[in-house]
Amino acid sequence: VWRCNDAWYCAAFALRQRRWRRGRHVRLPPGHMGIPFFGETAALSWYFKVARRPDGFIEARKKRYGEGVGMYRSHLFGRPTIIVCDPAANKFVLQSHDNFWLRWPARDLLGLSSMFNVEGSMHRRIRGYVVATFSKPRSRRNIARMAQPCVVEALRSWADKGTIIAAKEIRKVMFESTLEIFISMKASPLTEKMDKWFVGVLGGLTALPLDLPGTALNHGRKCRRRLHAVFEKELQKRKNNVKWGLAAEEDYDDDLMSGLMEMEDEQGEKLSDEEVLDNIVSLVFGGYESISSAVLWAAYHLAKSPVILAKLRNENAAVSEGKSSNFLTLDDIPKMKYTAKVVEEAIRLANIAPMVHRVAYRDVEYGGYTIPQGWQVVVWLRAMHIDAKYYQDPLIFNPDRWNEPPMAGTNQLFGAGNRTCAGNMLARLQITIMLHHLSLGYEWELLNPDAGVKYIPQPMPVDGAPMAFHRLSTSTQ
Ligand code: HEM
Repeated sequence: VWRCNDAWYCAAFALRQRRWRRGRHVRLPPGHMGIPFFGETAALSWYFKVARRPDGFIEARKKRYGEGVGMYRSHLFGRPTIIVCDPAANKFVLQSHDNFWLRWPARDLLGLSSMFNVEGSMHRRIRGYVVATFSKPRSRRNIARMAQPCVVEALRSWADKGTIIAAKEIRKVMFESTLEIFISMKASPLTEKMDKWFVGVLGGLTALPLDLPGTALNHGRKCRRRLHAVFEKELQKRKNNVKWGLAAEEDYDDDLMSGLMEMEDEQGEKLSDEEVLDNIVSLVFGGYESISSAVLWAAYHLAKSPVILAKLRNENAAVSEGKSSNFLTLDDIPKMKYTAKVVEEAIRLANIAPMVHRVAYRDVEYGGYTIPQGWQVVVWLRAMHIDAKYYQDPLIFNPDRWNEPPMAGTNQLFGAGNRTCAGNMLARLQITIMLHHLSLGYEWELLNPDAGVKYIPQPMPVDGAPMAFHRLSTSTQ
């Protein structure tokens, strides 16, 4: 069955090409299609979940078929797939916007008019609104102002507890501060439910395409509808307030939902309600998991690297010197050069965005192989960021490596091309804020520094990184 399945795909490809290309020699990249329907998904899961060596999946292919141009055929998540895992090939796919489109397996989970789901001029239009909203100095100032009270309060409560499960606490505070920034929503039992619903959506996105009662996809769709209802209620409340000239219950003027609702393009056009909602849901979704993971890994590596932590503390203390409050302002950020390197290094070493997906819109040739139309393309970003060819001693946490820019094309932490992370500025800002308050006011110690790492849905220590957490004796927090 295993051999026949691969042969079947190769024969179907060859027949189709012969008809269209009149004898021109074209071929699929090396690799194997695995067993029918399930393909090699089980092998991939095994490397991620059991062996806990995610790049082992790629290494096995390199060993078996050679490095070549860094492309392999496979069958993953229910679809024929080309895996791309070389800086140049990755860049080729991510920058060939006309050839490769983004297709999430269950598009409705993120919202059909979400930036993640639209292409071409529609994508440019919506991305324009989102990026403009994020980059307005007023928005950035407000993000810094709105995120900090939440963070400061959470850190105090951790110190009161004395011991924390870092993954759980960091995720909670990053979710709360993200909701605060996006829709001025304060922590409540509802926000706890929303966190669970986002987890359900994530489960649906990575599940097999089976929508039956009890499946992850079915559950994900239910969670998506519940989230949509919460955000829709909030949006309607704001619209009614404007319509009837009512004073708002909360001061939400400066949050990102208002920014998106008000933003106009050059023709004076605004986003529709559905576009605002789909994008808010997917931005919160895209944002908080990744930021939580980056903060967790920064705290983890800093706990193991006292010299780096001391340098970070010195810089952050210098920034706060002479100020009446420890709150960061936007003007402080450019001065925090070492902190910026710590942020970058934490994101690199944790490999927060391990891979991204595309679909070939037409047959595309690269390096003597054809990526067939309609096939899924998995761009494997993670291996490059921990490859000794591009990053010296790649598994060492060393913020100083960012004193020099990495080799051209080998930094794809936030992707490449027209879909480069739209929230990278927001991510860096939120992580910087967290590190500022952590390093200035607290000390922490890993209680199980040798715990293994799990990689799904985000890389994190298996035990969630329990830590002893205390206020510094010099703290003014
Ligand atoms: C450390 C944190 C983060 C990392 C490593 C990261 C990484 C990435 C990567 C690799 C992509 C490219 C996806 C692709 O090419 O298909 C991406 C896209 C995106 N990210 Fe992030 N991201 C982070 C945080 C955030 C945050 C905080 C937000 C927003 C709140 C965000 C919003 C987005 C959006 C909207 C896109 C899609 C852009 C488009 O399609 O035009 N990300 N991110």
